[in-house]
Amino acid sequence: MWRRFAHLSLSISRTKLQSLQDPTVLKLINTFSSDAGNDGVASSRKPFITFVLGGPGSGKGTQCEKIASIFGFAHLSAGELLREEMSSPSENGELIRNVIKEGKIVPSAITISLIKRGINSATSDKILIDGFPRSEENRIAFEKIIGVEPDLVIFFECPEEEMVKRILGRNQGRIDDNMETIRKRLKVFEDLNMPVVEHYSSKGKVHKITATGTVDEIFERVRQVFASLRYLKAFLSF
Ligand SMILES: Nc1ncnc2c1ncn2[C@@H]1O[C@H](COP(=O)(O)OP(=O)(O)OP(=O)(O)O)[C@@H](O)[C@H]1O
Ligand SMILES: O=c1ccn([C@@H]2O[C@H](COP(=O)(O)O)[C@@H](O)[C@H]2O)c(=O)[nH]1
Ligand SMILES: [Mg+2]
Repeated sequence: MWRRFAHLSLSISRTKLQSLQDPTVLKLINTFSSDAGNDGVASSRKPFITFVLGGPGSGKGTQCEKIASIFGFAHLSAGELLREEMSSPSENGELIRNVIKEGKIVPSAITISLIKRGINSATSDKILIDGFPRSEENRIAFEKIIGVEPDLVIFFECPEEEMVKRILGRNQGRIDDNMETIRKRLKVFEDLNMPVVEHYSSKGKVHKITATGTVDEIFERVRQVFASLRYLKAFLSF
């Protein structure tokens, strides 16, 4: 079960923080001061979980690396975890390879077990989960198994032609970076990923970022979202 943490700091500083009347801060005070109560991951502290969503090639991984290095988050890329599993002598390797090649979605149980392991071994309790959940089924399974909702969702909005151009220029030898699989990934994104964004939008958790322009221009938009969390830094070791 998550242990209440920074309880003392919160009791001292709650009034001061609430006086800021910033909705993000108020939401975070509630997040950090409530005892979510579950056994999904082994940490005694409730991690601060951010889902990073966006179409294939929208720049999730690129921006997550910057967020991780500047704001001290652990970066868990679901796609990367699956690629590592695929390349290891795992019983699921062949299945994962076939699903990724087809641009489809790996069964939730497999992906969530990799994410859970990543959260448990992370050296930060601020976690970025990049490229997950990919479907409502993924989302519901995560919330049930891990027992928490994300504190924040970042959604990178990027035109299709820009995403395709970026993927085709990526040159990392990924088995899904070809036009045939890209078309399938784009369709899965529209049909299955977007309902997840809509779900969290309806809960007021989504920060939409325009993902066009240079990496630095986009990061400046991202930085502003995370900078608003800095209010908590002095009080919650954030
Ligand atoms: N703003 C940008 N302008 C131009 N190229 C970019 C930009 N951001 C990222 N890229 C490049 O585009 C490619 C895709 O970026 P990245 O891997 O970060 O996207 P992604 O959303 O993680 O993609 P995927 O869903 O396929 O994993 C990379 O080669 C990256 O270097
Ligand atoms: O939660 C997930 C994440 C990824 N996949 C599969 O992996 C590829 C590549 O993912 P990237 O985030 O683009 O690296 C994706 O197209 C899916 O096939 C998944 O099934 N579930
Ligand atoms: Mg990526």
